[in-house]
Amino acid sequence: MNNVSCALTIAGTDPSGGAGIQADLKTFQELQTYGMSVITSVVAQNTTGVTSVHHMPINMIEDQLEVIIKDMPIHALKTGMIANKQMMEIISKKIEKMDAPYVMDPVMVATSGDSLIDTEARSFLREYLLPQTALVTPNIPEAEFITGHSIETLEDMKDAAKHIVDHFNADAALIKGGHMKAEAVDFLYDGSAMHTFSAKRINTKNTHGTGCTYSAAITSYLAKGYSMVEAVQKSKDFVTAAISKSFELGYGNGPTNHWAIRER
Ligand SMILES: Nc1ncnc2c1ncn2[C@@H]1O[C@H](COP(=O)(O)OP(=O)(O)O)[C@@H](O)[C@H]1O
Ligand SMILES: Cc1ncc(COP(=O)(O)O)c(N)n1
Repeated sequence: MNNVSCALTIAGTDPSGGAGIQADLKTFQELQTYGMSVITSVVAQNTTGVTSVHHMPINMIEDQLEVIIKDMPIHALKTGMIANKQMMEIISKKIEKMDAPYVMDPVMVATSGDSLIDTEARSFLREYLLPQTALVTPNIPEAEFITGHSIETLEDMKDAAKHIVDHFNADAALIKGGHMKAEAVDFLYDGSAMHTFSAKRINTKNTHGTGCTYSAAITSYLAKGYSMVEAVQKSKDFVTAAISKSFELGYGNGPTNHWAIRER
């Protein structure tokens, strides 16, 4: 009987290693979970921006999901970049077959400012995928899009978390405060209570992939059987440490995941 926790990421790629599938798998491995991955889009990008994108044919996404569902245990899963409605439809159908907590990182725009999802998909995400989530982890711009409300204050962040759970039927919503000016504070609403996760803001440009790393860490801890609040707290500590020890790589917003080449 294997006692390994298995985590699945369904996302796009980042050849520079800082975000997407690459960041997710590095995070799964660092947190001792067995990582599996389904690629939705191949993205030519680095720390300065996106050059081009190739979307996987829908049947290729379906086949990648099916071969995992048929053969491997899935203890928790996350989605990252899902570029269009057709992808979301097939992914939503397959998630229904997985009896595992689903973390949605509603990736819409890269830190570089490049859009990673089309407008139709943004709306479809709210109707079809959100109600399936154990947790959705929008940053401020993504939360503003999902709720249709502007977010200027910490109270606005809490209202947005509650709105997403109450109106879009996500089990829980974690609004990430990286885009705010003050402390790096995030709010989790789980349907009954509001939880605050705060850290000192680190003065760095190396924030490429912070959201991917954070949601992948939460997925790992859920796969290991931690409660949602425990998983978020441990992941907050993990992503804060990753940012604080990040390497100066790339000419743009450097990658967060410092452990990729840490001496063992
Ligand atoms: N400069 C920073 N210092 C400390 N924590 C940060 C910083 N920037 C982002 N974070 C934290 O990193 C996590 C990811 O948030 P964010 O960067 O907003 O996500 P995204 O990559 O989706 O935009 C959150 O916990 C946020 O508070
Ligand atoms: C394939 C993919 N997924 C997610 C992100 C978001 O990462 P970030 O917001 O840090 O640029 C990205 N740049 N590329």
